[in-house]
Amino acid sequence: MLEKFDTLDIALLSSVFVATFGYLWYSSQDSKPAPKPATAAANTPIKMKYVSAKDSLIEKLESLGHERMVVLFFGSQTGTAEDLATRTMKTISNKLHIPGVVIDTDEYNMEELAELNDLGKDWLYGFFMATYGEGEPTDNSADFYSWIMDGNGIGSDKGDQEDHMTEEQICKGLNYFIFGLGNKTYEHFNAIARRLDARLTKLGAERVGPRGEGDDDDSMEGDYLKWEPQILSAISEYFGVAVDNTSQKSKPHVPLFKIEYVDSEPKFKGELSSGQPRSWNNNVENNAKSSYDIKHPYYSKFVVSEPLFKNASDSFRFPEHAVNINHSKVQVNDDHLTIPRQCYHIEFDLGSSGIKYKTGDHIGVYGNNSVESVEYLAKGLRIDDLDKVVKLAPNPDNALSSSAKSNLPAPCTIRTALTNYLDINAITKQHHLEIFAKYAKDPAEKKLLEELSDNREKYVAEVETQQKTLADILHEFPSIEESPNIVSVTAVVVRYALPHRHLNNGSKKVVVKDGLVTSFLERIHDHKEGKIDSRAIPAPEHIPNFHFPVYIRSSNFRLPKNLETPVVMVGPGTGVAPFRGFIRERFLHAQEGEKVGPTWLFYGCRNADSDYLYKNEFEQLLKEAADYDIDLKIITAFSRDTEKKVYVQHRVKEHANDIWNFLEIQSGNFYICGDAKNMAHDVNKELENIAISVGGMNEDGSKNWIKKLRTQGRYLEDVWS
Ligand SMILES: Cc1cc2nc3c(=O)[nH]c(=O)nc-3n(C[C@H](O)[C@H](O)[C@H](O)COP(=O)(O)O)c2cc1C
Repeated sequence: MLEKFDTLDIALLSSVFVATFGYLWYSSQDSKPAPKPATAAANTPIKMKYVSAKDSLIEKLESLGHERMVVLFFGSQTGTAEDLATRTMKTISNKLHIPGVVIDTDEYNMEELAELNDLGKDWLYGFFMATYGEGEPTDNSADFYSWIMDGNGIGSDKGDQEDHMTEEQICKGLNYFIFGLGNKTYEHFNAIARRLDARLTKLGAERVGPRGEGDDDDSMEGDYLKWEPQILSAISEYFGVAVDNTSQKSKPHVPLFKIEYVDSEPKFKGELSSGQPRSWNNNVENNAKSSYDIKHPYYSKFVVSEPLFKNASDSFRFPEHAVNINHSKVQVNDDHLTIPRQCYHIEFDLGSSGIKYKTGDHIGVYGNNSVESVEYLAKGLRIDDLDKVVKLAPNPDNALSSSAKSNLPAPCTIRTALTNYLDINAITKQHHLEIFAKYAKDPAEKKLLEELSDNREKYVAEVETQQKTLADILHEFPSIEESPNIVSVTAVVVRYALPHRHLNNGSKKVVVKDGLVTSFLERIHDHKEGKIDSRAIPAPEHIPNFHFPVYIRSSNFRLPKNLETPVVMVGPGTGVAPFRGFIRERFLHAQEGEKVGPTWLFYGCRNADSDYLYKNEFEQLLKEAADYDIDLKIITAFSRDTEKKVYVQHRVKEHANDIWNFLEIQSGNFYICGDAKNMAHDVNKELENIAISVGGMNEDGSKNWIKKLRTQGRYLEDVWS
């Protein structure tokens, strides 16, 4: 198979660099001051020339040599927006025959947007922007967003204040289209794309076609597929070209990149850094303290890991399937599986990195793929030498090759690429199946793959719902002779079982799915405990044992500055993590003799005995609270200890009077951390009920009251779904 890659010049993997990562919270007792947020000055001069160290956007675009093209910018945290921008570029190239380029908003000086129109080119701009946190931009678009909002960054456009950018309409003459990526379970749905759209219009730019809005809670793919034909038709009208609707099926697939085998030592051995590999020693010695970020993580020492659950497990019954699973964490008994539930307390040492953080910030941790999953994929790809050194080169046969930029740190071995740089466990996307179909030699397999790529319902039932990965598809359709070319990002953090249907012969098997980063952290823990050997966590050879790439992402989830302000926190399950930090920080102040206001935590889990996180620590703090005159309360809800399920929102209701008193009378803060879809929504509803029952408000009044708390920064959420 490997030779076939050589002779057919097929790219194994292409454009989407995927360092998978998980967000955890960094909460610590001795929190240090955070760096001042980087916001532009209020009266940012217009048309600043090359103020940043970033490369010139104009030089980059001019170097491509196209009088007419689409330029697609992305703001992406976990790769979806980048993936969609790349996909749109390819579709525009295939169907409108107009070249394009995808630009990371962090890599070029975006302030040159204001000068693009002066160049007199026929260029159209596209924005693919994801929203995070409480309506915040992604890390890679934060600088651009802050600049274009004229320092306002978060929040809506400027009101009536002086605004030179608007007065001069610095984007006049630019035409753009925009697709937002978000999730409806969040309060600020697609806030970044909406605000950027309004701002660009205000700055004189004109939108082409409708704004697309993807909802991850429902179907990002479905929303994109609805938008794509609309935007294609708008772009075709804009450029005055016809849409080429001839089927792509009969056309051969021409990958953007091709693999080149390199006859040298690998340069990258698993380090996560763009450009040059960062050696661990350099990190410390060159004192590049401020330069750690998502693209240049710090190799932090993994110092402590402790299991927090006692005897917790989930059971899965699959009576109709034979169960033959070989997974070290799973027990099989006749017709059901038992999967232990575990949650680890983990500490990373930031050492001499100089990285600053505050309680409530996030820590991003990069994981890597397990040896088993790498070998399973290699088998599907029929690669027998994973240690060959490769790099990706633009494929001259693809019309977009001049703008293709490989994000794969290379040269590296195939093993390193599959282990450290690509998320090989993501669900196969529908449009990838169309590419697979082109390579399937068996007519029946080809037909089935074509059906799956054409028929959304069939795809959802047979691939998406069953969470089939690239490797699963390759194993199931052995006649696929080449590999697909996109793998995208995900960071699942659970372990569960589900039945997996083999499409071809109708047989079924049960598969156990492991969350990527959490299972990686578990492997480290198991290795430290001596349960597994070091081959399970391959690391670059010059990075000392137990040093892993991390970075800090600043958040707005902060304790009030005034220590006496009451804080009410709702954080069931792992949502408790930032509140452990909050409580410890308030406790420290109290121990130093300062007056600290009421500090109440609503915590929930299944059972008091099995999955109550930090139980001993909280009990100890509660005992000591009286000594330091701090009103610390931990109000628990154990959903499975009683016949009737009790959740945190029920406890919130029971304490309605106190909560009203803290929030309304004493101007306290309210925090929610954890599941966005059900818990945060139900707690929000309960708070509305409190405003009605205790505060005497009507329904509209209660909603406005919460809105007011939000705008005052006193109702803060750090939630996810
Ligand atoms: C921690 C977290 C916070 C999020 N906050 C929001 C939000 O406030 N509003 C929203 O519309 N979507 C929110 N989302 C959804 C993302 O925007 C969505 O999943 C998007 O597809 C991510 O794109 P990316 O992979 O390019 O980063 C959030 C997702 C996560 C994981």
